[in-house]
Order: sequence, then C-alpha cells, then structure tokens
Amino acid sequence: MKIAVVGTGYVGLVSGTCFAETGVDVTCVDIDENKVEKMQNGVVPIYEPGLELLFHRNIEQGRLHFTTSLEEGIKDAEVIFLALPTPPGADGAADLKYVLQVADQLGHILDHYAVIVDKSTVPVGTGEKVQAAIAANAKVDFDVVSNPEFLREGVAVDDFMKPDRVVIGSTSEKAAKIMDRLYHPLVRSGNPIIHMDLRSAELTKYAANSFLATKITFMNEIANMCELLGADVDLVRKGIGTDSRIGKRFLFAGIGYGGSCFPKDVSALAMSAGEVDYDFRILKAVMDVNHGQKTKLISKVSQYFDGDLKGKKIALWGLAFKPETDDIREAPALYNIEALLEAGAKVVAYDPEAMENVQGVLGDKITFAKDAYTALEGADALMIMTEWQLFRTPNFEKIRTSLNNPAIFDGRNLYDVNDMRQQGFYYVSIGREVAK
Ligand SMILES: NC(=O)C1=CN([C@@H]2O[C@H](COP(=O)(O)OP(=O)(O)OC[C@H]3O[C@@H](n4cnc5c(N)ncnc54)[C@H](O)[C@@H]3O)[C@@H](O)[C@H]2O)C=CC1
Ligand SMILES: O=C(O)[C@H]1O[C@H](OP(=O)(O)OP(=O)(O)OC[C@H]2O[C@@H](n3ccc(=O)[nH]c3=O)[C@H](O)[C@@H]2O)[C@H](O)[C@@H](O)[C@@H]1O
Repeated sequence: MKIAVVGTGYVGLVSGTCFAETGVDVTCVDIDENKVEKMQNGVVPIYEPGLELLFHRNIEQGRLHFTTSLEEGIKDAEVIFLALPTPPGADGAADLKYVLQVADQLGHILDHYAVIVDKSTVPVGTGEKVQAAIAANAKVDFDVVSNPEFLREGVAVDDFMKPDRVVIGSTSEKAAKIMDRLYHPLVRSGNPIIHMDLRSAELTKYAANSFLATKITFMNEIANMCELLGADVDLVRKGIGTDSRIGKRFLFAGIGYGGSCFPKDVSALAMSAGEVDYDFRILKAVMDVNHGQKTKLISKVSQYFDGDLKGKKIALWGLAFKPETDDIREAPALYNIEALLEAGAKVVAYDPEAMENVQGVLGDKITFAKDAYTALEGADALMIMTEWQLFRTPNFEKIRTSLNNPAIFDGRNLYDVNDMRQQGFYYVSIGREVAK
C-alpha cells in the first residue's frame, strides 16, 4: 500500500513514520523546504521519544520518503492524509486556510481514485468543505474521510502504534474498507476501529480534547478550594480517581493546561457553538479558569518577597508545556516569565529540551542555564513549571545551598509537603497548602 501525508509537523511525521513501520510506503509532503531537506538528510526535526529509531529504520528500508512537491508525493497514493495546521484565527475559531488550500490543489492534480483523510483537528462541516474544494476541479473519483488523531506529544509513538481507538468518519464503504486495511496492524490488540459519519467524527475530536481540558480544570478548581478549606488535592484526586466512572488519569492539578491543542480546541469548539447560536457555558468557564491558573503562583512568589519582585532573580525549572517534548506552544512557563519580567524580576531558566525554542521567541530577555543546578546559583527562589523526570528527585541540599533563599514554588506538586517543610524549605505547591 502507498500513502501520502501532507504536512509533516508533529502529527504528520509521527503518523507517516508509524505507518511506514507497519510496512506501508509513505511519502511525507511539506512546503517547508528546510524541514524537508533536514528529513531527507536523516534529521528528525522534533524531539519525540522513540521516533528517531523508527524514522531511521524506515528510511533505510526505503519505506519513508520526503518531498516538497504535492504532485510527486501523492503519485499512486491510495490514501492522502491532510495533517495540516488548523491554528486559531483572530476570533478563536479554527483557521482552515491550510487545509482548504491543499484541497483546492488536490482537485487540480489528482489523477486516480484516492481517499482524502482529514487528520487535522477541524470543525464540523470541514469534511464537506474539503469535498467541495476538491470536487470543483477534480476529474477523478475520490472520497473524503475524517480520521481525527488522539496522540499525545511525548508519548506520540506509543499512542499511535497502540491507539485506544481509531475513529473513521465516512459514509463511503469503499473508503472505510481501505482505512480498515491501513489501520489493521495497529488495532491487532483488539482496540476498536469506530466507524461513524463524518460530522460525528469531527465532533468526537473536539469533544475528547474539551472533556479532558474540563477534567483538568475541574481539578484545578478543587485544588483552589483545597487551599481555602485546608484539604489536600492529591488525596482528593486519589479518593475520586479510584471510582472507575471518573478514572485516574488527567486529574492532576497544576498550573493549567497548555500545548498546541487543548487551548485552541476548547476555543474552537466554543466558537463553533456560537455559530449555531448555542452558548457552551462550561467551555467559557474552562478557558477563564485556565487563564487564571497559569500564573497562579506569581502572587504567591510576590507575597514571599513582600509584594516587590523588582530585581529579584527567579530560577525556572521547565519551559516545555509538558515533559518529554520541546514544544512550548501555550506553555504555562511562558506566561509566568512574562508576569515575572513585567514585575521587574530577572529570570534564569533550565529545560532539558525546550531552551532553544524559548530563546527563539524571547531572545535575551531571560538567561538560560547549562543545567538545573547552575540555574539556581544566586537565585532568590525556584519555580517549577514542567514535571520533567530529572526534577522529581533532585539533590535538595544542593538546591538549598545554591539558592539565596530556600524557597520553592512548585506548579506540578512534585515533592512531599511535610518532607519539604522538615528540610527547612519554604514550599508552595498547588492545592496542598495545609500540611498533612
Ligand atoms: N500536535 C499534536 O500533538 C496533535 C495535533 N493534532 C492536530 O493535527 C494538526 C496538525 O498539527 P501539528 O502536527 O501539531 O502541526 P505543525 O504545525 O507541527 O505542523 C504542520 C506542518 O504542515 C506544514 N504545512 C503547512 N502548509 C502546508 C502545505 N500547504 N503543504 C504541505 N505542508 C504544509 C507546515 O510546514 C508544518 O510542517 C492540527 O489540526 C492539530 O490540531 C491532533 C492531535 C495531536
Ligand atoms: O489534540 C491534540 O493535539 C492532543 O492534545 C492532548 O495531548 P497533548 O497536548 O500532547 O498533551 P496532554 O498530555 O494532553 O497535556 C495537555 C496539557 O494538560 C496538562 N495536564 C495534563 C494532565 C493532567 O492531569 N493535568 C494537566 O495539567 C499538561 O501539563 C499539558 O499542559 C491530548 O491528550 C491528545 O489526546 C490529543 O491528541
């Protein structure tokens, strides 16, 4: 089987590489010449654990190719994935220009039957727009299918190779059969391929992300209540997570959700609701609460320094929006940096993977340390923004001697509150103000 993946960002590269691993011949198409040249030279343009091995193996086996030419990429492809960006427009709705541009191009160059698959996260009705954009010029038969992607950055390969489920939205039996054949090797464990109509598939993706964002936000609100009532959110999490109707996952309170998807998808679903005159009130509250949660620790840092952060040097551990990625899109760390700089503080940061990306955005507004402990030297306090594994079991003695004050503001609840206090730290975390 031969397929094409148009757009070789996170989703395109992971899907393309993983499909190649199942024996499919994959051509990845991207307009970014630099990126394509890098990949042709064997360089993986993103940090994603486990991807590099598969990437090199499949290039060596001759199953994974890269090109900037859409025409060359889709030649003889039975399935053409659109893994293109759908960023929020100025109003918060998903901007479909990348998807519809490629659909228009496909209409001009498609010369054989193919299944055109929307893998991007797109609002309900986009499949029909893609269908119309291609049909305007197409001289051959084709089908449009929605196949939303549920992978998480940092564990993307595993999520893709062993999906909980695969959602296929299509009313064409022919297209559905081709998609089943393509996904068969990935669902051998028995996890289902769920077939549905196009619109339901499109909404499933937004519903999943918005539900998870709501779940996290609910726990953040419980954490805020814990602080006011003298309870511990970690215990409450365990107490409710053991109820199988609630589930253990995505219940971790922290400094808000970030990343390239939850923020944009919650906003896009709220916008879609507005377009059909529906006031999706929960989503509005989720966005509002999350916005406040991101910089929640700042007031506590400020309070520690009697309301004056001017000239204070704050060490930041973690910049990526979550561990195991170099992605900084909508990372809570960036919001905290902005607030610290605005208050006149200086910031020195360390992240195992994301420093280059932050430097690209912030230049010399902050300084970057060569390792976690160098960041602490002469700093007045430490803030933890991302729960990288190496921050979980640090050398506390080294932290205490490097910092000017033994003060840690932990946005990810990494350490035991009592332990930290016994060790003499001024330790503030989320929803656990009261020691057990
Ligand atoms: N990042 C993630 O973890 C997930 C993302 N998604 C969705 O998948 C879609 C893609 O997201 P990412 O992979 O993160 O995007 P990305 O921004 O990392 O990559 C998109 C790629 O498309 C390329 N591109 C833009 N216009 C093009 C064109 N005309 N022809 C060929 N290539 C073109 C860009 O150069 C870029 O390499 C979005 O809708 C996103 O919401 C879904 C699940 C997970
Ligand atoms: O549509 C997408 O792009 C993807 O969005 C998320 O994946 P991702 O953004 O990679 O990362 P998550 O692990 O979901 O984390 C998102 C944010 O929520 C935060 N989070 C997560 C879990 C939790 O319990 N608490 C919490 O604050 C993380 O720190 C992070 O900032 C979804 O989990 C994927 O299923 C989906 O495919």
